[in-house]
Amino acid sequence: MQFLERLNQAIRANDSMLCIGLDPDLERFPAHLPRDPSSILAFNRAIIEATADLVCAYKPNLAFYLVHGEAGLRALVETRRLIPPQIPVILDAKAGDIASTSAAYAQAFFDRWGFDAVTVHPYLGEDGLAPFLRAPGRGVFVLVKTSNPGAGELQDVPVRADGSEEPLYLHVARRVARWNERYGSCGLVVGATYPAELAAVRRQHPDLPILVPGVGAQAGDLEAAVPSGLAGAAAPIVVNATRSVIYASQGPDFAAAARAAALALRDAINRARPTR
Ligand SMILES: O=c1ccn([C@@H]2O[C@H](COP(=O)(O)O)[C@@H](O)[C@H]2O)c(=O)[nH]1
Repeated sequence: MQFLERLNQAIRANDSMLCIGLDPDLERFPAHLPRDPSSILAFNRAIIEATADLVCAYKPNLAFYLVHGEAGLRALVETRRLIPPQIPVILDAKAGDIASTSAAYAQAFFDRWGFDAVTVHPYLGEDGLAPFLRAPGRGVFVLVKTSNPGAGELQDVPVRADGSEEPLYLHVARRVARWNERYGSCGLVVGATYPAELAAVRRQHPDLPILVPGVGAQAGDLEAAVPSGLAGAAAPIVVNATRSVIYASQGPDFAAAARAAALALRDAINRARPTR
């Protein structure tokens, strides 16, 4: 089954376009857990058990596991195994290299670790991403307009192509749509912090799923982002929130607090959807 089909099934099953990020930060862990990588799995397990009926995906960010070396990687792999099989897991790796190196990444992320989708950057072009793009049944979310304050430094630079001028992020999105015609596995990443740009991407590409990080801790405007990402869309958005959900409380009630935050966010996303 294609990744997009599985994502749509999870959205329907939980009536949710919410993705929870799993970025373990020991400094922000509940006070009763040891500040040690051995706590990561217990923390993630509690968050997953408290929220699995509220999400359409989870998104662990590779950096937060790599920082703990072998223990961190073990926690990442075991976390992936904990997640119910009907919920897609997107590994946020922002990968992309020459083809032979990308092939090794794709083998590790998809075949060895069993992630359903990955984030990549487009800088090396199609041949650098092909090992991810052609992996059967997997999804590939390509960075288009990122959520950070400096996103525009490169992504808004005007480029001339095919006789007209447009910002680089729209040009990248157009390229991704072309790759999708070939491979059928593509999605886009556009930050909730840029709702106008999200609307522009969506107008051009109604058929591509869009991963939308930046609500919560980064203060992206959910009420603006959701309609921007869904107006006229035939494919979903996946709204990611990490710190605002998983660190909603540092007390022993952290999992219940994460559930309450996730429920409120799922419902807020649903209220902002232009059509149901
Ligand atoms: O443009 C992007 C791409 C990826 N991210 C990642 O998403 C989460 C966001 O965490 P919050 O705590 O909800 O801010 C994190 O893993 C980022 O690396 C992004 O924020 N923006």
